[in-house]
Amino acid sequence: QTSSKDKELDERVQKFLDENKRQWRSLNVPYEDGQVLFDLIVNNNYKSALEIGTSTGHSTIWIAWALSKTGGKLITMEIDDNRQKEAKANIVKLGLSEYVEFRLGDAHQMVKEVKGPFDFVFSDADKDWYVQYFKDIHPKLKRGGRFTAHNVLMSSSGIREFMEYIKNHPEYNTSIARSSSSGISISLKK
Ligand SMILES: C[S@@+](CC[C@H](N)C(=O)[O-])C[C@H]1O[C@@H](n2cnc3c(N)ncnc32)[C@H](O)[C@@H]1O
Repeated sequence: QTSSKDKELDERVQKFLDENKRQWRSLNVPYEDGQVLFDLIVNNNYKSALEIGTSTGHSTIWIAWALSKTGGKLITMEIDDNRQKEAKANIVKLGLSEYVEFRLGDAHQMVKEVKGPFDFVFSDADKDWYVQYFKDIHPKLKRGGRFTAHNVLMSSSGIREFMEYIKNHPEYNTSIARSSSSGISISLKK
């Protein structure tokens, strides 16, 4: 049953996402990709999420909104202070703060140190490090959880190496969502 508080939150977030659909300028995911992340979390009732690469928070909003429905929590990591400030302001304005913990610093180190377990991970920072992020997360990802990564249709050596690695990993089933031309890999841990 949806309370009037939940309804208000839904209306506020949906309005913000719709109005700002074409306004994101800091390497943010397209709207359609945010929707994919939202659906994965809600449909699978995921509750412990990690995002690598917050930027100004477009995907963070989608993930946090989904977690407001499952009663979960997101840790999101960003190296750029100004982008993180903007992301924080967006999350506060939308009333999603209780679902997000922001971490500022180099994710190369923070991902190694973060305490799991997670059931949903979204990787969207430096592409050359995608394989290493995955290797560091793998032991902290629950079975039935999903590791997702953005821009996998992009042609770069880091992406190629990551896709080769994950497609051949015996413990994961990987598909690609083509909601936008960027592509999101979705790897289910068996
Ligand atoms: C593609 S953007 C993320 C977009 C964001 N997911 C969204 O949809 O709004 C990638 C972000 O990763 C950050 N980044 C790059 N390397 C990083 C690192 N080593 N540690 C933490 N953040 C990093 C960049 O500063 C940038 O803001």
